[in-house]
Amino acid sequence: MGESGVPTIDLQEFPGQKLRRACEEWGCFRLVNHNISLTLMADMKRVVRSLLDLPFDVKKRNLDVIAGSGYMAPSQANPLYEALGLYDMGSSQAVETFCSQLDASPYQREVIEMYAKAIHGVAKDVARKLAESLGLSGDYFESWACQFRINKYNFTPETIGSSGVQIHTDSGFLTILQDDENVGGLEVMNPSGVYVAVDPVPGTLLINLGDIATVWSNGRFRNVQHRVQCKEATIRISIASFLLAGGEEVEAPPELVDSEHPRLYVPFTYEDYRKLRLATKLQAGEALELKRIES
Ligand SMILES: O=C(O)CCC(=O)C(=O)O
Ligand SMILES: [Fe+2]
Repeated sequence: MGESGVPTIDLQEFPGQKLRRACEEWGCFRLVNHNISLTLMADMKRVVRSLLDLPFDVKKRNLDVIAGSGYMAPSQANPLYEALGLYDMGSSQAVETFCSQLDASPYQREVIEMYAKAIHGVAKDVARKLAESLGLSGDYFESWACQFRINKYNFTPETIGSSGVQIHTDSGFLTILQDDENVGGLEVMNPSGVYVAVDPVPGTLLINLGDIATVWSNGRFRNVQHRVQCKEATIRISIASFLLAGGEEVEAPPELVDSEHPRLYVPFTYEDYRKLRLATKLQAGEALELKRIES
C-alpha cells in the first residue's frame, strides 16, 4: 500500500481476491509489473509533452471523432487544463490521422503506435482479470473501443491551491493513467468518502474504474470519483487511456444477476450514456441514477 492507501496490484501474480476487493472498495489501484517498458513510458512522455507544446492553431486540428474526443482548450470549468485526444486507439488508421493532424515526425509516430498497442494490450489484460475476479471467463472486451487522451496542466505559482480538473468519474469501463512521475495533484475519493492525494510512483500505472464498470459488474465495482488540484508551480502532464465499452448495449452478464443481485441498470449504449452525461452535465457518476431500474 502506498501513502494514500490506494491498493497495489501486481499483474504477474494471481491477484483475484485482492483485485476484487480493490475494485469493490476503492475503484482504483496502482498497477506494478505491467510489462510496459520504462523506456517506452519515458519516450511517450517526451513525445506527448512536445505535442501539447504545439501552437494552438495546430492543436485545434485534432477534431472530435465522438463527442469530446479531440482537442479540449482551457475552459471556464477547467482553465488550467487542456488535452489532445484520439479515438479509437485500437485502430491504426485513427492513430495515423491523429499523427497527421499534429504533423508528428516519423519518430513520434513510431512511439505513439508502440505505446497505443502496448497500453491497449494491458487494458484488455486488466479487464479480463477483473472479470476473472468475479468468477467470469471469456472474451468480453476484445472489440471494445479505446480512447486516448493526453493532458496538460498549465500550473504556475499563482494557481497553487486551485483546481486542475474538477471532480468527476470516468465514463467508460477502466482507465489506465500514466500520471506525471514528478508532479503530484491527483486526488481520489477513498472508501470513507475522503479525498486523498495519490502521490506519483515512477514506473507504475494507475487504474481507475468508471461508470461502465459499475453497470457491467451489476453494482459491484466502484466508479471512483477523482480530481486534480494544483499543488506545485510546474507544468503537469498525464496520459490517459480509456477502455470504454463495446458497440452493443452495456449490461451485466447473466452470471452476475440473480435473486440476491437483481439487475440494477437498464441496458444502454455507451454512446447514449456519453450524450446523457454531456447534456445533463452530471460528471461524477450521478447520471447512472437516471439509468437505474426502479425496485
Ligand atoms: O491527470 C490526471 O492525473 C487525471 C486525469 C483524469 O482524471 C482524466 O483524464 O480523466
Ligand atoms: Fe478522470
